[in-house]
Amino acid sequence: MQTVLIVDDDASVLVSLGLVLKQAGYGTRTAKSPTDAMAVLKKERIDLVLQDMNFSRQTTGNEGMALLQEIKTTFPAIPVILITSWGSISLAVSGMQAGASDFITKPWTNEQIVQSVRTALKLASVDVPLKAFSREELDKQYDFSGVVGRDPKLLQLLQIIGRVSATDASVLITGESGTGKEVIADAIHRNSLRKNRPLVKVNLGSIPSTLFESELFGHVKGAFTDARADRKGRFEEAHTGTIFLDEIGDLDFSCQVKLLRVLQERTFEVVGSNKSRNVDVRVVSATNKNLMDMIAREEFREDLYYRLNLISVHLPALRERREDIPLLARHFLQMAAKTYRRDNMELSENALRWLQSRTFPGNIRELKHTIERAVIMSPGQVLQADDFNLANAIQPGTPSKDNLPEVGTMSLEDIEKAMILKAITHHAGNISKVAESLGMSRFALYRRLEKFGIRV
Ligand SMILES: Nc1ncnc2c1ncn2[C@@H]1O[C@H](COP(=O)(O)OP(=O)(O)OP(=O)(O)O)[C@@H](O)[C@H]1O
Repeated sequence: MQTVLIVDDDASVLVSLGLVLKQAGYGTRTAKSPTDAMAVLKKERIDLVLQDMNFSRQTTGNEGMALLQEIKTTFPAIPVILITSWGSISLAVSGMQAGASDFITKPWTNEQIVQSVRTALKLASVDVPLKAFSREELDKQYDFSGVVGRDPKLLQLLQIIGRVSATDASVLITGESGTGKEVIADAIHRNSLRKNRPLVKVNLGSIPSTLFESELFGHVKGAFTDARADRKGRFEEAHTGTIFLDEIGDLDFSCQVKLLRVLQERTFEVVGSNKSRNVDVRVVSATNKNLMDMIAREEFREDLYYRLNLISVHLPALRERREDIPLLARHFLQMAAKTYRRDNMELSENALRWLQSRTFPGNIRELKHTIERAVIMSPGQVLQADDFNLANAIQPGTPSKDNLPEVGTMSLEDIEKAMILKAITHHAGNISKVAESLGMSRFALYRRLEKFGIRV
């Protein structure tokens, strides 16, 4: 049985917390002061400390901080959960910086206490040094289908994900756009105990702040002019499952505090009703912004940051894992070939070299689109570096208002060839249709095919 040491100078708190934890299956010890707490820790095997921040009459939290620091120095492996009052969030933040595993604000609910203790103990049990596992070994233990790659950085990240998925710890996923943050969020849910429950994805960047509460917490009919019927919020939809908060760095300050409340108290109010609802969700969030910088500029709340990232993982940019480009490229080629009904497509050596030499600012998403475009536009079965050059040069969104490639990047002949290739793919090699769509005779088309060395 795991044992929790509860430290508080209020005897009634010791009794009530002791009861809650006993009912949840934990052994408990109690201490009324930091001195008593250290004495117990030195004598007995304690698996977790749950401590208040204020003792005697002091309300500064200094005594609590000193105790936390002493525990972390003497027993670094023992997780510590702090109990703070709602108003002293900055204290909780300092505590997290000093190594606390989590913080609970007063007044707490029993579920909150038990969930926090359970998560911290589980995390402590998986906090063993990472080994260099191969992809095959990881696949035997976890379900990482849909996550292509075997770069050591990715494997290490998958190992962490595998271990923490089964806990209810909040996970913050960072990384540039297109590096696969959503793919990792899916993997966390799929490997968690909540896998058969809902996974609700919310793109916070696309929700105007005026609609934030109604979108996340729902509303009752008549709550505001457009509320013609009751509507469930995203948190309610995610109840007992996982909520994925994408683009968390795009949330404005006023919404951040509303989000903090629900994450902290695990309750929310539906807009237009005054009843609180309890919610049991695992929170996974993602951003391509640097939240630490945003905190320094006072654009992101530090207390929310610590709520979101009991665990944080950073996805490497594709240019930092070039070894994975061939694997990913073949994976996307297969997908595109299936979608566009192009059997037995392959990538030539020079195409792979070309792809590996790119910087891909748009990361894996850009690689995927690059392959897709080449499949659409190239008539041959084996994709060559040239096919990518052409496909890339006339991609939509090339920085030019008229959607034409930048001047100097393509000659008129290049464009002519690319357009012919595109039309051939579009009409599945039907020469009459190709000629017609390009506004030329079949004869004129054949002459150009010969000139450009295109075989149909
Ligand atoms: N490891 C991977 N294996 C296979 N496909 C991947 C992998 N990582 C990403 N992808 C694919 O790349 C595309 C972009 O991935 P995803 O949407 O997860 O990125 P993101 O980091 O969440 O992007 P954004 O920051 O723009 O939201 C998706 O089509 C996804 O399926």
